[in-house]
Amino acid sequence: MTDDRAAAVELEHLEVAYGGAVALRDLSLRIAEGETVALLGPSGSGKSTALKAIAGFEPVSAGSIRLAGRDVTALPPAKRGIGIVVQSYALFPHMRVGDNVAFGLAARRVPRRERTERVAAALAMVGMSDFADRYPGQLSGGQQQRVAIARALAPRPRVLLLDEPLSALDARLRESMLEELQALRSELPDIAMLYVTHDQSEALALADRIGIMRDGALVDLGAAEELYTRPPSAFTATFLGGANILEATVAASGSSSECVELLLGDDRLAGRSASRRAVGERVLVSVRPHAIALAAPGAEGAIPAVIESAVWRGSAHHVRARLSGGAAVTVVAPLTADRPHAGDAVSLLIRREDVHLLEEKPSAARPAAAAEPAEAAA
Ligand SMILES: Nc1ncnc2c1ncn2[C@@H]1O[C@H](COP(=O)(O)OP(=O)(O)OP(=O)(O)O)[C@@H](O)[C@H]1O
Repeated sequence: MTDDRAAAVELEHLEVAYGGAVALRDLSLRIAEGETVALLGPSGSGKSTALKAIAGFEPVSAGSIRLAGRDVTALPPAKRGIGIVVQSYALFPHMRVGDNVAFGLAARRVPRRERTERVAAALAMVGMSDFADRYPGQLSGGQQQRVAIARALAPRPRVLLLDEPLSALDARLRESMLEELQALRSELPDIAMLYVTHDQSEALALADRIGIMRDGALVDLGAAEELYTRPPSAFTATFLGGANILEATVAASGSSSECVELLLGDDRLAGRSASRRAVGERVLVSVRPHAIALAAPGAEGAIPAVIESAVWRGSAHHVRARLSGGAAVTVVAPLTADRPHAGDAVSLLIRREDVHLLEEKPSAARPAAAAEPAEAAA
C-alpha cells in the first residue's frame, strides 16, 4: 500500500540482540505522519523490543531508524523527539501531576509561561485539568495513565509510542480508555503512533494498519480491516479474531478466481480466494467461529458433524464439532431455544463469503484443526 503522507518513522532491517540471542530480526516498517500502526503478537514476539529500539532504550545490532527523515539510530532517547507511554505509568511519585507533565518541557528548556500553557493543554486533552495539584498516589490507575499520556504529549512529539498502555487497567476502564484514545487520535491528526499490544480488540479499534509479530519477526502487515477479513496466513487468522484453519482440496475453480469449490474429506464447501487456484490443489481455509451456523441434521448444502463439547459462555455457546472427515471446528453459536449438547448430530451451515482461502500453503506438519485464542470473537 502506498501512502502519500510524509514518513514519520522508517525502520530498515532493524535487528536487536540481547547477548547473543536475536529478539528482533529484520524489521522494516514505514509509518506515515498521522498514521497509527499497531504491533500485535503473543508474549515474547519482540513487540516491546521494537518499541524500545525506536525510542533509543535498546541499541540495535543492525539496521537503521529514521524519524521525519532524520537518521536517529545512534542518538540517545532524549534527542529523538518521541513521546512514550508504558504499561506501568512510570510517573514520579514525589511530583504533583502538573510537575510530572511539565518534566519533559523543563528538560527541553521550554520557557516557564509556555510550559504552563502546554501542561494545561495536555491535561485538558486527557480530561485531567482538575487534578494538576494531586500526587500520582492519589489517583486511580486510569487517571495515572491519562497523566502519563499527557506527559508524553506535552513536548509535542511527532511520534508517540505506546507499549500496552491499557493492560494494567480492569476490563471496564480499558474499554472507556480505548474510546478516549480514539478521541485523542482525532485531536492529534499529525502524530504518528506505534501501539504495541497483545490484545487484538485494541489493535482493531485504534490502528489504521496492524503488523503481526511472531518469534521476533514481522510476519504480516496490512490495513486493519483487510488483515481481519482476508488474513494471509493461519497464524494471523488465528491471532487476529480467532479462526478455524482447515485443509481442503480444490474441486472446481470458477472463471472468476474469487469462487472456489472445495472438498473437505467427502464434504463440499464453497469458498473465496484472492488468487486463482488449480483443481486438485491442497489449500488452507480460514473460517471464523461465529460464521458457522448450527442446523438440524440433514440440512441442505450443510456439512454433517457431531458435537464433541458445548460450553455456555453467557452471550453465546462455544461448541466444538467433529466433521466426518476427522477435522474439528469451533463454532460460536448465538443463544437459541435449542441448547447444543455433546453427542448431538448437527449440520454446519457455512456461507461462501465466510470461507477464505489463505495464501499460505498447507505444510505436512500442520494438523487439520481448529484454533481459537482465549478472547476470540465471542
Ligand atoms: N532485557 C532483556 N534481556 C534479555 N532478553 C530479553 C530482554 N528483554 C526481552 N528479552 C527477550 O526478547 C524476546 C522478545 O521480548 P519482548 O519483550 O520484545 O516481547 P513482547 O512481544 O513485547 O512480549 P510481551 O507481550 O510479553 O511484553 C523474548 O524472548 C524476551 O525473553
